[in-house]
Formats: sequence, C-alpha cells, structure tokens
Amino acid sequence: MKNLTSIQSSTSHPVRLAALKQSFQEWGAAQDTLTRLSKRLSTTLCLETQLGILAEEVAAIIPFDAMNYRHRIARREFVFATGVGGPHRCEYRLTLEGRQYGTLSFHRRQKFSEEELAGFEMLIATVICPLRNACRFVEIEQAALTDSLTGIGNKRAMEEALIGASSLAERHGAPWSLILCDLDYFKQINDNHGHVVGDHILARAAEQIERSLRTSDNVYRFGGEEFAVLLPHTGEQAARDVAERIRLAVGTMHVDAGDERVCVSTSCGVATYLNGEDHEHWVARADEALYRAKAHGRNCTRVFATIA
Ligand SMILES: Nc1nc2c(ncn2[C@@H]2O[C@H](COP(=O)(O)OP(=O)(O)OP(=O)(O)O)[C@@H](O)[C@H]2O)c(=O)[nH]1
Repeated sequence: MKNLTSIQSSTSHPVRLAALKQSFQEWGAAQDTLTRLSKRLSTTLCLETQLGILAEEVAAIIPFDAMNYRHRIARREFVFATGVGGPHRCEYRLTLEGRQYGTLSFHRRQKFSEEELAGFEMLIATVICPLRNACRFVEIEQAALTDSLTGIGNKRAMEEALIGASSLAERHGAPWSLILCDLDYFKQINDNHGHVVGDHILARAAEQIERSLRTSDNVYRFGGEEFAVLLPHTGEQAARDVAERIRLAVGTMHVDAGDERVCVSTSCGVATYLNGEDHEHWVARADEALYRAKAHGRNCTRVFATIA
C-alpha cells in the first residue's frame, strides 16, 4: 500500500507515462527504414523469411546484384541466396554476445561506395537480434528432430521424412526404399562391456551407416539399436546393394574396450514403397524383412519382395 501511494504521488511517473504514449504514437507512425525493418522482422521467426525481408529492404536503399547468407546450425549448413553475384563483394560475419550467427555478403558489378558500406552496417546492426532469434529457433527445431547420442535424425524426423517420401513417390512415380538395420546381439554387448561401450558402438555405427550413403540418402535412429535409412530414387535391387554395403561397413568397425576389441554385426530388412500404402505399412514390411534376416541367423539382408 505504501508503494502504491508513493507511485501515485510521484510526478515523474505520469510524465513518463505521457512520454511513453507519445513515443508509442511516433513509433507506430514512423515510416523510417530502420523502424519498418525491425517491425517486419519481428513478425516472423523463420530465418528464410527474415532474410527475404532484409534483401528487399536493403535493395530499396543500396542496389546489389546478389545477397548470400550461410550459417552452420547444429549439423546442417543453412544457405540463403538471392540474385547472381558480381565481382565486388562486401562480407559481414555476424556476431552477437560472442556467438557467431553466420556470414552475410552482398555482391555487385560496381564497387560499393563508403556511404553504402556504412549503410550496410547500420542495417545489419538492426537485423542482428531478430536474426539471432531466428537462428535459435532453427536450433530448437533441429534439436527436436535429432537423436542426442548419435547426432542423426530421431524417430520423429524419420516419420516426417517417410510421410514426405510417400507423397513424393505417389506424385512422381519414382521408387523409394527403406532399410531397417538392427545391431545383432546388442544386449550381450551391453551386458559384457557396459552401456558406455554400447553407446559408443551406437554412435560409431551411425557414422558408418552415414558414410555408406549418398548425400541424398538419410539415416535415422529408429529405436534403441535400430536405424532406418531412407533412399530416394532407389528400387529394390539397388536398395539391397546399399543394405549390404551398410552391413559390411558396420561389420568391419570395432571399438576398443580395455584390452578387448568389440565388434558388432547388423541385420537389414529392405522394403520398396508400394503405391497407395501408408508409411506405417511400409515400415511394417521393412520390419518383416528384418525379422526374416534375424530368423535366418543375423548378419544378413532380406528384402520384402514385391511382385512386379
Ligand atoms: N548402450 C545402449 N543400449 C541400448 C540403447 N537403447 C537400447 N539399448 C539396448 O539394446 C538392447 C537390445 O536388446 P534386444 O532387443 O534383446 O536385441 P539384441 O540383443 O540386439 O538381439 P537381436 O536384435 O535379436 O540380435 C537392450 O539391451 C537395450 O537395453 C542405448 O541407447 N544405449
């Protein structure tokens, strides 16, 4: 109650409130570039949209032929490019509170003047905070789709990718294949060498699988010691070959645990997408093929054969 009385009797507060009202009205009516730029950027957390807004606003003041932005966020390289570059370039490494938020560059056929360079700096000073927020949002989104032990996509990422793959396969008629790889007798490895060694093997196996793939293929951690590989433009026979490559790559790796060398093998099940099936059915067929590989003695590949 005492505090409230002191606020009410204070002359500075009504004055400050009036000043706030006035600056809010001015801010709302402001047409200057920096206010408009900050307002537009604050409407979105999408990095790509923010960069599009920045390119538009900059182009209205400083003509350029191309703007490029590049930033490695978690394990992915985020690239934004608009226009075609000229020989002259000015490049800014964006840093805030000691952290890097990528590199932004402008390109043009004519040299940039000193005034233009100063203009870039003013505009960049305005965008750095919203850009930092958008980068953090991408980081959070990626973390939600990443398996923390292996760094590859998790089951949720895999499900999203499978849904996307089914609709692309339906639309374009190109074959897509799925491989499920399950490490063999993994419980024994944990029991004999401990979970730390088990975890290390899982991380190494993910690396080996990734190395066996093309850049357009993707690997996900599907379950505890199970991985899923999604192969675009790949039919049954080619997918079997990839599965065999994975199996051999995992089979040749080893991890040192004290005096012992720990090796592991993997069984693989392959299924090629069938028109009209949902992604759960597709996974179930790959799982059925994997089950047959396990039943056949493990360390082998089985394909859920489709009749053409
Ligand atoms: N170290 C470690 N182990 C895990 C993790 N997730 C699952 N596992 C273990 O993986 C083992 C899987 O065992 P099972 O399902 O019996 O399969 P398996 O021993 O590999 O036998 P097969 O698949 O039939 O060849 C279990 O002991 C789980 O505890 C993990 O993140 N780290």
